[in-house]
Amino acid sequence: MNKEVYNLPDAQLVFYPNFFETNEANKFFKYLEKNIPWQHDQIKVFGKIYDQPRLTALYATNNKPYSYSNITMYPHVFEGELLKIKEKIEKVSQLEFTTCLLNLYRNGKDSNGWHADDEKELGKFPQIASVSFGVTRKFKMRRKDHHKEKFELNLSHGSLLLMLGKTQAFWQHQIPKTKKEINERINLTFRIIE
Ligand SMILES: O=C(O)CCC(=O)C(=O)O
Ligand SMILES: [Fe+2]
Repeated sequence: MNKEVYNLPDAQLVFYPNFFETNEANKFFKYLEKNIPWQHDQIKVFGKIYDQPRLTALYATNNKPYSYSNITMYPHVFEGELLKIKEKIEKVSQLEFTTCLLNLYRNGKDSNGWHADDEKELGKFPQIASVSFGVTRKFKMRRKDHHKEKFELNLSHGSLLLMLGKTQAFWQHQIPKTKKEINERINLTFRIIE
């Protein structure tokens, strides 16, 4: 399996571009698109209410809610194919995840703004595994204290990105909008809520 390691200043990324082979990735994409109870939340940014520019769902091994951008999400219990994906990434990452936030980007207008996954409940140095299915989207990173320091990757169908070490403490990431006419993408970010 191809493995790319990126040691950025205060961030460690490990990327497996073909973690799932194409047939398996196709099967997971179809399953998730159809079976996940996708929800469309509203977020509050500087006091104004907006539709979140993507659909989401939360799964966990416990019943601990997860809060970000003024949203509190309550988890479903891991089951079926999602549990298989979780087990496979736990084996390679040597981590045990409690929680998975799923994102469905319906087209190029859907996006995920600059943020770090650094909520208190994720601990001091959150370790995150991010699985992508569907169309390739650009994943951009920038240092929190120096926005000119940047990095980017294309997150392709069936890929796995591990964001390790101090990544969330020192860097932000985003999925920018694109003007291209593109199809759906599903992303799963596995996290550990202590
Ligand atoms: O869609 C992605 O690749 C990133 C998702 C993300 O950053 C998040 O859900 O926190
Ligand atoms: Fe994130």
